[in-house]
Amino acid sequence: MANRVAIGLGSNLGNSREILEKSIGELGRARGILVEKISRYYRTVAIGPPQPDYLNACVILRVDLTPLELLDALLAIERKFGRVRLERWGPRTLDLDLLLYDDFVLETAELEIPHPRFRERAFVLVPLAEIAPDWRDPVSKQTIRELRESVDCSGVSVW
Ligand SMILES: Nc1ncnc2c1ncn2[C@@H]1O[C@H](COP(=O)(O)O)[C@@H](O)[C@H]1O
Ligand SMILES: Nc1nc2c(c(=O)[nH]1)N=C(COP(=O)(O)OP(=O)(O)O)CN2
Repeated sequence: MANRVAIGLGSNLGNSREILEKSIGELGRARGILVEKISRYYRTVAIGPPQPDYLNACVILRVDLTPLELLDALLAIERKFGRVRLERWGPRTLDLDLLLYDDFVLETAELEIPHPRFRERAFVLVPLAEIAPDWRDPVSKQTIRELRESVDCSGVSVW
């Protein structure tokens, strides 16, 4: 499969561990997607309005899908796990963010790649650095390891 992709997973409603494990299973069964690497699971202090801690992880995929086809697949899996969009940065059963798609840079109303906020998020950079430390962000030109070293990781611990 041609394209390398990084996905961030997050959940803070329901049985988050089971939801993340099952959603990775769904990714592996989806057409045109191969799951190549899975990070450990991390408990992370919520960023945004007061709400329970999150369970976060990252996966590396190989995909034979365009970015928009992949986004549709991610949104379908979120819906399957009962995701309802209530408030921005609010609690959710499952959030799947497309972080990096090879070295593509894309900015449309529907999809932005790399994910616009991933560089400042320890809950993304800690698990991502575990499985793809040398991947270079095509915008900042920094590696994931370098980005991880530039954020405060005190709210992130292995589950
Ligand atoms: N890189 C992206 N990954 C996931 N979703 C994205 C990305 N860029 C734009 N979007 C749009 O955001 C909503 C989902 O927002 P959440 O707040 O993460 O639920 C999605 O419908 C995409 O159109
Ligand atoms: N610890 C932690 N905090 C979070 C998390 C998360 O996964 N872990 N996701 C959020 C993302 O919220 P949303 O998807 O509404 O925003 P985005 O479009 O900026 O990703 C907001 N806060």
